Amino acid sequence: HSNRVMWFQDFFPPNMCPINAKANTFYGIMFDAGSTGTRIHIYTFVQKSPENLPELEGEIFESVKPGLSAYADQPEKGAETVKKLLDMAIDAVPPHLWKKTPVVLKATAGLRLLSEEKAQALLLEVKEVFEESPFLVPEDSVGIMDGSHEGILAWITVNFLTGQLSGQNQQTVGTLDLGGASTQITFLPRFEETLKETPGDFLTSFEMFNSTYKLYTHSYLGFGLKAARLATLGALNMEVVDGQMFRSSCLPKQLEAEWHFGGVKYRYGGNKEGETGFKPCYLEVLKVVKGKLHQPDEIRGSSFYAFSYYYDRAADTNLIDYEQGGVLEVRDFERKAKEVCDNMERYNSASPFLCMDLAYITALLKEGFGFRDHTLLQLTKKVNNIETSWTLGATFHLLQSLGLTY
Ligand SMILES: O=c1ccn([C@@H]2O[C@H](COP(=O)(O)OP(=O)(O)O)[C@@H](O)[C@H]2O)c(=O)[nH]1
Ligand SMILES: [Ca+2]
Repeated sequence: HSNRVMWFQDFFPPNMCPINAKANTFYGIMFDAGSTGTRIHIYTFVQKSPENLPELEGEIFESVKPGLSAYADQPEKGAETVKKLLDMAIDAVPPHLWKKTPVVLKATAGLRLLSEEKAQALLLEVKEVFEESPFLVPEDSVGIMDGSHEGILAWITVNFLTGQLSGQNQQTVGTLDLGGASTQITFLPRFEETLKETPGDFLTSFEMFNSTYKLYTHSYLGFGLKAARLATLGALNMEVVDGQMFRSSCLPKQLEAEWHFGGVKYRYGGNKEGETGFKPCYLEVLKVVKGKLHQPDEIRGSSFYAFSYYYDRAADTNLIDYEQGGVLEVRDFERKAKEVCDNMERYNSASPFLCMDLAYITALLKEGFGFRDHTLLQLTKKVNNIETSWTLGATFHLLQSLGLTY
């Protein structure tokens, strides 16, 4: 597509040639249908010369809440939220490129937890919205993503954005994603020992940018932050009787409230008479993770990139700056959990779940994955102004499969 020689090219430096710039720009649209929200990522790429790999030039990002799974019984209404976001792409992508711009939606844990029938009804409505749009709709343009891909594609994104996938001296970093309903851990094992002691279904080979990576990755369904709240309350995967009350020592004593998740209404509250605070709370969240996750020895000493709810809760409690992110040790989450859980009255204005969330994050990192107190976590929302999300990795994969790049 870029072999055409234009007579005026000799008069302009390549990056200033206006027609050239246009001819070499292309777009990709990726929807993230998460359990707590739906997001659109519109990526712009520029291919400066046929020999070079295209460069990522920018991203337009928008999100809506709640996620598709909240529309389990109104699939048309769910698809409507996707249509609203897709209208942004109509404005962002120049009309002559609409037909060449692929649009894809991948759903994660929220839809994995719905019945097959309800999930398919939602995806069908979304597919119709896509078909009615002017964009390129590839085969399998809407679907539920495999959990192992979720981890790998986020790993690709972070390591691409931090420059670890190009050139020599690659020092890749592991990634931790904590969603609403599931959580992922992904890294490139460096020791033969790790490959030997890891269950086969935790290892996936993946080809990207002309390299093959054998990654350790796993998605734990039901271990996202919001699913963990239900598990801690003892309400996960339960037939909830109307009006049934779930209590926890991780909640403010006097609290009584309602909560909607995955289309179900839950009532929850604090231990009115009994104990509250970090100690009893930590025992509760420990039950949710203890012995349920694989603990690779290799990760104990290495540092990881962490995002999504790790980032949000760290920012909520001023462990990091909301815009800048920052570096933390695992024990910083524990220190903050103690502070919040033992002073719940003081943190009343924030979410009533703040203590439970911080205690769960601490337990997940230490007792779940087996990280050390001193393990470093790099908390990031954006790298070079691009969201750290699996969606960029998924877009590279999409463009590659369509033969649009690499
Ligand atoms: O582009 C995104 C997508 C998600 N999130 C975060 O991801 C978490 C929610 O996870 P999600 O709804 O994706 O749940 P999942 O389906 O992954 O379990 C929240 O902390 C969001 O702020 C984010 O920061 N940016
Ligand atoms: Ca997610």
